[in-house]
Amino acid sequence: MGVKLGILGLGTVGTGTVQLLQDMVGRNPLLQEIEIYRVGVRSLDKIRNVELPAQVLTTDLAAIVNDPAVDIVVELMGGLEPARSLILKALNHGKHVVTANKAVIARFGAEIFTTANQAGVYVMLEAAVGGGIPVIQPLKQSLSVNRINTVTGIINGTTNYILTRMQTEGSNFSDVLADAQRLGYAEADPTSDVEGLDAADKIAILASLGFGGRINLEDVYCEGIRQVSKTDITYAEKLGFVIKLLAIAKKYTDSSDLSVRVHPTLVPKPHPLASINGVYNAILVEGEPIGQVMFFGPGAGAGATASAVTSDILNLVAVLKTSTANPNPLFTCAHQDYCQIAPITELVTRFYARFLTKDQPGVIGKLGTCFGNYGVSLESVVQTGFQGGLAEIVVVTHDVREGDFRKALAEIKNLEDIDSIPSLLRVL
Ligand SMILES: NC(=O)c1ccc[n+]([C@@H]2O[C@H](COP(=O)([O-])OP(=O)(O)OC[C@H]3O[C@@H](n4cnc5c(N)ncnc54)[C@H](OP(=O)(O)O)[C@@H]3O)[C@@H](O)[C@H]2O)c1
Ligand SMILES: N[C@@H](CCO)C(=O)O
Ligand code: NA
Repeated sequence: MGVKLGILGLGTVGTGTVQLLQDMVGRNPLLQEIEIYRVGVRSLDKIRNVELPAQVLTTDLAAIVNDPAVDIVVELMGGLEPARSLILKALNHGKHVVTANKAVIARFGAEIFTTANQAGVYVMLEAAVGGGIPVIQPLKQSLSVNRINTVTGIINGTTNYILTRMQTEGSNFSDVLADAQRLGYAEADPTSDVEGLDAADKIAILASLGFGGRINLEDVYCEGIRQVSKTDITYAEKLGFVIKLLAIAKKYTDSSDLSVRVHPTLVPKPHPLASINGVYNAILVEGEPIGQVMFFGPGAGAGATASAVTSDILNLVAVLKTSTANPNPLFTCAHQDYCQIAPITELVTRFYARFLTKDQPGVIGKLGTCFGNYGVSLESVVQTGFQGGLAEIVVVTHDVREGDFRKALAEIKNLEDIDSIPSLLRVL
């Protein structure tokens, strides 16, 4: 008897997954055990890029997760509801679940994994982070004997694609976003990509796996890329950096607290993450004793994501074929305690800031004095441009506590000579 799949969603990822499953030659022979039994969609009238028997497609998704014949539910619909309820129903009916839905896992992971553990089934989510890049299973298995110190990632394909084209072609933000949507990289609502929320969901998942505890999504500091301008990209370039949306989870050396954050960051050009361009993602994991290991590959798109989804399905087929009495602890997620996440004001980092000031003598000195009052030391100060009669001054600081830097900025904002501070970015 074959293993019966109930797939929820036949959009970019669902279509890619069905295409992969319908084209088995040269792939793992275990795939031949799989039957696409039901596929749930919103509309039966839409033209699809795959052919499926008429009785397979349905708009009754609840019937799929309740159907005793379905062995594995593959949730590829996205969004919070009804995805969350359908996943929970599937688990409660004793079905394994594969999902690409980082939004649901980052918010309802505790509820979902507890339900799965109680039901004695697995929830697999390789596609949820880094698209096609194997990173979930390596963190759960191959690297799990390490003490992880830091996970630093470019984990949103859409924003990396946008920033890369803004940098290399000087393209306009909204044109490039439209291309990312057309290519199937962006979320149904691309705000979650652009505002950094998708990356925040993903780093919460990676931090949970890397540091062995639950993560409260509200504790993850998050800034998106809307504030990144062509001007900043040009200044960063001159100073030897590229701007990337980084997601970082790092253990403080002197406490058990974590820093978990997403923000545009100036990355030094020689750093391995600086050369990750377009829709590619990379996740740099640092641990003891392994040192540094980096995972690189396509972070979004139909085929790449289908590869991750189908590898999860294949793992479950193997489980179903070898039925064990006790669950495999390397497949489950049983964290009970929450990780303690430090507030962003405690972060120690370098900053890039761009000021528009009156073009008067002594402005740079006044800036330096304010920074000095709060122990902020400057690595470089550049004054090259003018904008609308205002002088443009760019500073890069040495490492500073974010709280102290913000106090200095509050004082600087009150200086008569300062018109505005259009950009404030962290430097890796
Ligand atoms: N796109 C990527 O590159 C990528 C990569 C990694 C992970 N993901 C994740 O994969 C999931 C799917 O993404 P996608 O890009 O494939 O989305 P998509 O193209 O928007 O497809 C969503 C599919 O789900 C169906 N659907 C949505 N809500 C439904 C509802 N309430 N009832 C019935 N059917 C419903 C839609 O049906 P209709 O076709 O009838 O409208 C559609 O087939 C998301 O969680 C996303 O975050 C995407
Ligand atoms: N919208 C997501 C899809 C992959 O998770 C991205 O651009 O990375
Ligand atoms: Na992945």
